[in-house]
Amino acid sequence: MAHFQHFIDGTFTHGTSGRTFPKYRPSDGALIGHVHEGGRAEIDLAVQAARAAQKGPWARLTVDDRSDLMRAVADGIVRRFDDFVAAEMADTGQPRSMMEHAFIPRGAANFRIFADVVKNVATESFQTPTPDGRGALNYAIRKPKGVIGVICPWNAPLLLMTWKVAPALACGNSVIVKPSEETPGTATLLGEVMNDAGVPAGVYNVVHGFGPDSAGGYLTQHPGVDAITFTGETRTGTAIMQAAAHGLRDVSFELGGKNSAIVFADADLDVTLEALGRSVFLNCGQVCLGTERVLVERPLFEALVAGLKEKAEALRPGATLGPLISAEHREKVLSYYEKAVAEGASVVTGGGVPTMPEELSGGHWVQPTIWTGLADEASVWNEEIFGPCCHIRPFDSEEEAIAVANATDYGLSTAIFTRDLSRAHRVAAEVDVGITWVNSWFLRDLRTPFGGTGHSGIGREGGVHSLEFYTELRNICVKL
Ligand SMILES: NC(=O)c1ccc[n+]([C@@H]2O[C@H](COP(=O)([O-])OP(=O)(O)OC[C@H]3O[C@@H](n4cnc5c(N)ncnc54)[C@H](O)[C@@H]3O)[C@@H](O)[C@H]2O)c1
Ligand SMILES: N/C(=C\C=C\C=O)C(=O)O
Repeated sequence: MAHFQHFIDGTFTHGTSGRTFPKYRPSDGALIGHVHEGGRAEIDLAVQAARAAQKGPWARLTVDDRSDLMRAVADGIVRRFDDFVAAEMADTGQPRSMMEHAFIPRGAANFRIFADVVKNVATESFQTPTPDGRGALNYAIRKPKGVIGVICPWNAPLLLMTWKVAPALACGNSVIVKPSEETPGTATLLGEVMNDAGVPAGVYNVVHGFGPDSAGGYLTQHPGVDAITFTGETRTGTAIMQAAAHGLRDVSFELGGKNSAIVFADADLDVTLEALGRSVFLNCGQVCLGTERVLVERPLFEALVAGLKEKAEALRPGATLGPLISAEHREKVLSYYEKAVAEGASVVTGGGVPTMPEELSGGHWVQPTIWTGLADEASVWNEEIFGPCCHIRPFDSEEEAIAVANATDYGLSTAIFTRDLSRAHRVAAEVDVGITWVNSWFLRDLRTPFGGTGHSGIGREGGVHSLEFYTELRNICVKL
């Protein structure tokens, strides 16, 4: 039975709350561990350690030193690759292949990219004319913000947490991570890697717990926290933004999405189906960038429905399709499966719970599901479900497709499939999202701006954009 401890000031600790909460394995519902719940006392201790680190050896390191340390952390993740795979599989129940080829390698990649970025991004300077003719020199420098609160979701725990921690540390900040209560494993394990890599105590801290009246809530309200970066549900973002307003602390938000794919009749069907097979069903549909709305130009509609049905029915729950994260989340997804039928959907495939072998019958399994025939007002077409499902809707013009794709408060990502690249560029510029893929999906260059518009987020992460959030840019003017 695992015991997930906090990691504060370089040491593992049960904390003082005396409370723990259970960790169940999503694939079979088995109790696999207890997680120590942190409260105000643990957050106070972590903030104390993080602030002290800002005045200790960490603050005296050069950018090159920090860059080298980020690489050492990346190497540490690779060295313990199997431990991270095992920890994340236990937490999420997702197939080993996805962990090994996608989610865990990104943990190391996230540290490596910011080891490079932090050394290679210049700041600006200006030669300023002055009335006396001798001029002045203006130049900018970057300084770390200080202590960053990092609050993460359960769907890609290591990837999403290190996507924030790596730039934060590369820029010289200290962090206090509050992992999701559903997935304590890899954030805790990273503490061991930080110690082994030589990251000074107090720079990386982990406090487990929940949101309101628990570690998460206290972290967002603590006056010793200089900024908060959060990935999670839009409504949680609203609550965190209100907490951050006290003390006027900066926020970076990666929130929910209701992403469309737009498939034109001239699209390469094989390319499209390969991408949609992942964007709808990867991680059991628990990917913020995933597709739950498929718009298809009418001549291709029947072929695409048939092709995606084949992709869905080729998935094997327990082998190539993992479970949902929790019983509660499965109830939410199944409620939408019922709503879809109540609102008049035709169920192309799925719509319920798969029959699982006895040993997995306690897991949070649902069938990959495809609907057609719903009106645009249907809840399934407008609300984020975060499961392995999509509704497919025909369209007859480019203008209609753009209007329907934009008819949502979210604005995270879209995927456009067409052989006509002039049209691809034109439509991409019109769909109001932060991230657009053309004839692809989830193809990532970590230097690019990542983030959503509207209810999908505030700010951008990736490359120099992360530096904008994790540093304070200061201008210095020198009279010559
Ligand atoms: N835009 C992105 O890049 C992105 C990436 C992954 C997931 N997501 C979104 O995340 C959601 C799924 O993740 P989730 O269910 O863990 O989200 P969630 O909002 O329920 O929880 C996220 C984290 O916030 C904490 N939390 C909850 N309430 C809080 C509060 N009031 N104060 C402080 N902390 C609080 C939780 O304990 C958890 O650690 C989906 O909506 C998905 O779209 C977005
Ligand atoms: N933030 C990223 C992925 C988000 C996945 C959402 O579930 C990334 O690829 O950097």
